[in-house]
Amino acid sequence: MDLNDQDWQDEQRRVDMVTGKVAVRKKALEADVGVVRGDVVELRKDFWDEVRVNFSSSDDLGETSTSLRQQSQVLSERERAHLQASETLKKLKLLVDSPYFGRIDFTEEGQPRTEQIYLGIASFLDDDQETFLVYDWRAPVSSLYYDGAPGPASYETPGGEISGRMELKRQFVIRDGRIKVMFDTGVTIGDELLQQVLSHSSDSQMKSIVATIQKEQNAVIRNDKSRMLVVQGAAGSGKTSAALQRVAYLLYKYRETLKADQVLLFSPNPMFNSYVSTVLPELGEENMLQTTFQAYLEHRLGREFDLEDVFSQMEAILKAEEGPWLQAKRASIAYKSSPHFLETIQRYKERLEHRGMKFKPVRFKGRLIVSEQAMEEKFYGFDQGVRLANRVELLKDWLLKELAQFAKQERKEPWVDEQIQLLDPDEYQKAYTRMRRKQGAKNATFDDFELERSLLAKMVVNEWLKPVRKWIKRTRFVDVKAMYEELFLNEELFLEVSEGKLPDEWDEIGKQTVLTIREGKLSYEDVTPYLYLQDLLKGFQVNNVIRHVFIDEVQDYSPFQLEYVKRIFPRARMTALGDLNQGIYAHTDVLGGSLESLKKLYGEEHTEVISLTRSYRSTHEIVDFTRSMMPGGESIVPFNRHGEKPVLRKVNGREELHQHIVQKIKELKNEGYEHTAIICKTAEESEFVYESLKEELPLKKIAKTTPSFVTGTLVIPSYLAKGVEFDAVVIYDASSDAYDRESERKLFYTACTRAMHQLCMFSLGEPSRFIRDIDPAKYTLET
Ligand SMILES: Nc1ncnc2c1ncn2[C@@H]1O[C@H](COP(=O)(O)OP(=O)(O)OP(=O)(O)O)[C@@H](O)[C@H]1O
Repeated sequence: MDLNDQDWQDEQRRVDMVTGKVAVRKKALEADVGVVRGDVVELRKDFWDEVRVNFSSSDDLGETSTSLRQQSQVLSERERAHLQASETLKKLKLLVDSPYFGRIDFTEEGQPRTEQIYLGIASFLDDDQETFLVYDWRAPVSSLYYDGAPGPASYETPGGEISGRMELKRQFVIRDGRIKVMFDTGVTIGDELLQQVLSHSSDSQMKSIVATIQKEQNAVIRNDKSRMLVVQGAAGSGKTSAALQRVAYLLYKYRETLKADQVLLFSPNPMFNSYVSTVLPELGEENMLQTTFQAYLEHRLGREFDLEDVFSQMEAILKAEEGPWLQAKRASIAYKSSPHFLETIQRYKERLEHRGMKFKPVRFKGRLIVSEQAMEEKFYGFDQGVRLANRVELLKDWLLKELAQFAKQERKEPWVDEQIQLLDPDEYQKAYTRMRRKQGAKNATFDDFELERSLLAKMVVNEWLKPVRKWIKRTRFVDVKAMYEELFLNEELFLEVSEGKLPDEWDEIGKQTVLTIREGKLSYEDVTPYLYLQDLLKGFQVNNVIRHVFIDEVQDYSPFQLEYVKRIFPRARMTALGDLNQGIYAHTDVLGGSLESLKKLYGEEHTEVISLTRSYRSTHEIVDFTRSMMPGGESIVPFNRHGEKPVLRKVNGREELHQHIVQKIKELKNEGYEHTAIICKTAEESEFVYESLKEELPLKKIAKTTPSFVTGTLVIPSYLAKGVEFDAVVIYDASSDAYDRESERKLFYTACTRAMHQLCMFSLGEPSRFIRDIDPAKYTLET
């Protein structure tokens, strides 16, 4: 709908009026507060390290909740100071350049007046403190803008539904206080603005989509009824974007009760944390906490085992030749990630309630204090009605008493006298002070030899027994390792607890599992089941502070892992975002063609599923090409932004390949594409490409340990490119040698769908069947 000059002048006048008022208020506030900067970001660097969670005893329980409370208190105190001082200012700074992006005119039923509602990233009241010059995009009335079309319309408020008529819907792009773009629009958010936004170049940071949120995305953002929200969406459909907007929405709606540090996002890799870290600040909000599942696993078991991470597992599988090892590995991963194994472990735990618990003896200086048999006897002597984890607690208390008994006896031993002689003056002084404190000052002297010896002996023995006490307190006497091993060593036991279902390749799986554990390692597929067993025996370590857990790339999680996350955050709601087509890991059968596992997690009645089918990232041509690779891909709807068709070039040798790639990257740069990626299959290939081309191109190598994304030309392994995007993607080698196994289809798809504007594939020899099977009209074959 065309707008005339008068409309432009009127709207610009209003913009001038609003920005003028914002500027005045900003200036006044600046003078008041200065800029307060907290060290909140520092504090949040490692979520798991900051919060000690231990629930193995009532003491620990107290300690844990104190630790949690203290940690969250420290955070919230500093944040409060930080927020109060700078929050308003931050918002005003954002508003002064671009006060709003939308307008709706709405006549409420029964009201004579039509209200003009302007939407921006924060509310701004006129000097009367009553009139909204700008409404926050998250205010109830704002949902009209995202959901409704001119005509009859309604929106939800806490007080009920408000109906009326939308007379007008207008969009703006305002920069530096000037209206750059303005038009009236029909159904939802006009495609014109989206066209503009999407045709921009990418960089190393994700952007907020607040001005162009689509109706179905708005449903994701504002959904707050269900315990579990599952968002299944095509590559580039805005799952991550919507999730971040949703965090901002929740922080606004529940601002009295929900703080940013009660929201936790599980990212696919550490780099992703940095990629999304600017979105919330762009919206004037504090960032939520971010972590990776691997960081959690390391936090829990990293001291005990050398843990394989998902990337090393992927690398090993991608590089392996077809053969017995790979076959067994695949079977092992598939089985250990399955709900059946989860149930098997649960049944194993039920069996352990009656028999089979394994303990490590309590020893001191090579001498036995309590044998494993004595522990077993004691353990199964406790009331069988008491929960297993509580019986472990009871056993712990008993062991501590036994240890105290032992300590008493031990004080008489000659080695203690030897140690007393060796005490240095400091330690001696410490003992003396302690004695004075204990006995009261008046008759406390060290003249009494007997008393002195007994006190010093007590101190020495206590000191020497400290590690044993700690070991008991941490319930290390429960031999989880032996019990997990037993499951794989003892076929009869396995058959019993698995209800007679041995997995494929059972012998090899069992052998490999035990071998790896005995080397002090845990394969990625074993880590969560192992933890699950451990926690079933010792009690789960829960975090009651977090109220919202977001899991991005949920298709990369096994049922085990999801069950885990659910259990450790019992007070949290979950938002899970995923794409079946991008399940690249061997264990990712979670969505496995259906959403059943996810729906079961909290029960169907508590679960809502929203599907996003429109893909925004890539041009129509790229989406049309990539969706042809996936069964059911027709349901992915490309956004109507056009560009060049994907390009395929077949080359005969590596030298030729490298020449073409260098030339292509230079061409792309000349065309204005700054943020490009050469996507390799593995880290090994990535390393090779980087070393081969680094003299000729300014390349940046991305590895799993790279902490943050950067702009420029990146060389990156396929599986690390998850979730991110580039102006142009160069697939280093799309040949049938590189991508042929069915299990690699999703990996190839994921790599190709990272491209926004251009996709170039090189093939050393015959192209992969994933390309050959596509209608040649959908790409250009360069010769
Ligand atoms: N409503 C929107 N307005 C503007 N841009 C959008 C919108 N929705 C998505 N986009 C853009 O599309 C691109 C893809 O979004 P995002 O990364 O959130 O998708 P995704 O579904 O998480 O993708 P993937 O699963 O492939 O990682 C981003 O550049 C994002 O800014």
